[in-house]
Amino acid sequence: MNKPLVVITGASSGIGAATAKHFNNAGFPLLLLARRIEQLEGMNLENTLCRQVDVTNPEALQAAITEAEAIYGATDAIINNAGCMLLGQLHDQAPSEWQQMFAVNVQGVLHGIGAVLPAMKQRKAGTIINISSIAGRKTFPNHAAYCGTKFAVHAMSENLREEVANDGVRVVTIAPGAVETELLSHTTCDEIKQGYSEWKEEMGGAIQADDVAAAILYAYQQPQNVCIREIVIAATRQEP
Ligand SMILES: NC(=O)C1=CN([C@@H]2O[C@H](COP(=O)(O)OP(=O)(O)OC[C@H]3O[C@@H](n4cnc5c(N)ncnc54)[C@H](OP(=O)(O)O)[C@@H]3O)[C@@H](O)[C@H]2O)C=CC1
Ligand SMILES: O=CCS(=O)(=O)O
Repeated sequence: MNKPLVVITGASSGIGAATAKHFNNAGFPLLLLARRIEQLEGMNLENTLCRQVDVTNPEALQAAITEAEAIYGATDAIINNAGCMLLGQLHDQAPSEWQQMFAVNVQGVLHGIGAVLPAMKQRKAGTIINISSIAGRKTFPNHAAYCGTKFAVHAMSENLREEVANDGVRVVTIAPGAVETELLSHTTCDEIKQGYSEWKEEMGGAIQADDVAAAILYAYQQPQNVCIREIVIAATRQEP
């Protein structure tokens, strides 16, 4: 039997790219979304549609999903992974930085949910996987606005899970600690970047994007009547 369509936002690098490869290996047709289309296409995954979509644009997101569904059928899962981390302190962080984080990390997740949820409720099946962070459960230095976005992802996900439980739709929150990806490169303050890199070194290195991707696939591959509500995954030596 053909496997159903899985949509992944922010699939051009890091956790999203690793997740695309894991789901592709497991035989799922994919819709991969990000702004860097050349990175998506460069993975050369079969049974995969790649589209240049900024998750802050709900019309573009919806159009790409409609196009993919015409080829592969209804979306069975969306992995709302696109995100950015601009670490800083609120007394001097530029408003444009926290505006960008809230637009991508919070509103982008809402746009992803909105694009697939009505049909999932109607079909009484589907899985929404939101990539939050350990920074969605506790605070960290220089993370105030980023933590705000990830606490929001945790809250929205748990609220949504309760809203659609009786429709048979699963909502899963993934909360990684530090992962070796490009995420830190978005931060504009060199001192903060240096401190964060040293923190990762002190814990003997962060986990890899593949570790998170394997956890996402594991959660998704449970039977539809089993919902892994949250996975918190971090390096053993990550203390906070
Ligand atoms: N790395 C870590 O330590 C942790 C990461 N996370 C979360 O994991 C998720 C993935 O991050 P990670 O893989 O680490 O970092 P990367 O920077 O490697 O990946 C971020 C992805 O998000 C995409 N993205 C960013 N802005 C937009 C946008 N406006 N529209 C569409 N796509 C966008 C990027 O694609 P492009 O630039 O091509 O648009 C890229 O594919 C994020 O939500 C992050 O907060 C959570 C905990 C720990
Ligand atoms: O989301 C980012 C991971 S951490 O900085 O909170 O560990």
